[in-house]
Amino acid sequence: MNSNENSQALRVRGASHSYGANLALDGVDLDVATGECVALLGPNGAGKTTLVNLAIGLLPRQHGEILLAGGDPRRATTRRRLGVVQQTLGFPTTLKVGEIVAGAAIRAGCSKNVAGPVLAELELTELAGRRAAKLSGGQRQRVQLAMALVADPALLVLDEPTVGLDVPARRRFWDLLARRRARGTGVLVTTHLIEESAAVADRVVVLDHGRVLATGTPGALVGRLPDRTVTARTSLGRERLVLLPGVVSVDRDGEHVRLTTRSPETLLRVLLAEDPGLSELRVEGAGLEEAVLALTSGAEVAA
Ligand SMILES: Nc1ncnc2c1ncn2[C@@H]1O[C@H](COP(=O)(O)OP(=O)(O)OP(=O)(O)O)[C@@H](O)[C@H]1O
Repeated sequence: MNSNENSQALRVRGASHSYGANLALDGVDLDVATGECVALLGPNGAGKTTLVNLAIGLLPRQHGEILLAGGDPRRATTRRRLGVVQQTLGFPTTLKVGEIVAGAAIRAGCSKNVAGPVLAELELTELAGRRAAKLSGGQRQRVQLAMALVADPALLVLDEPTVGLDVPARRRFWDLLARRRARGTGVLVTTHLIEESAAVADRVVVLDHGRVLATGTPGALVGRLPDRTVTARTSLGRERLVLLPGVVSVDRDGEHVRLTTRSPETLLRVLLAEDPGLSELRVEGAGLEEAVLALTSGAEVAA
């Protein structure tokens, strides 16, 4: 093992996993570097949970190599380098916030004194004496994050971490996490909130049918999708619009049209020449959501 593998938060090579005859993962590679945030995306049944459960040692390894902070994730000593925030992972609501976080520190083999600084870091100090039952959704999520961070993990695994949170609470969650990432914690997040992951992840890995379909920065994945959307108000009829050069699809609602095209310049020239009264013209690129949809639906996407 070289020092690079040791300093990586997570390294997965050629992981395959079957449930009986069902091959859920088929030769997957996945890396999370120190301080990096990687979003794992893909449709239902793609294999995300299976991959995460292998990475965090909940499932036994069948094929391939899996290193969590350079160690075997099935070993208890390695798992001490791991923090997990999961929807299903609750905490006793009769306890106070400070007790919950101190308890998590003790279970992770640390002194309960580490709880204080973590509570301060996550802006929970004022809530330390409050019972968990009385917390808002955003506060609860920060308590979960505090529990996951007490042992200073090398890898933090987040499963749909911001579901149910409003926009300010989501921002706060990611802002607080950014400080830990700056100190070297790697983050692996599984989410169906694709546009949110585009905003927070350094890299995106798209999984489908147990295989990695694509990996890259959110910008690079979007850049692989050639379609642009042109919206406008026009008197041109659908029959005419579908025949314009470069048009891939037409969506019409009264005078409002939405066209997709691979050559927006050509299309715009013809549109403006044919309808001098054209108004409310906008040209937009696709977002990460469209790029992931195109990838997982087997649409033609640049390599
Ligand atoms: N315990 C299990 N026993 C049998 N098959 C399973 C088990 N867990 C998952 N599978 C199958 O493995 C495949 C991958 O499932 P997995 O839960 O890893 O996907 P996922 O990407 O997490 O999906 P979702 O987004 O719906 O949670 C699916 O075909 C699923 O039916």
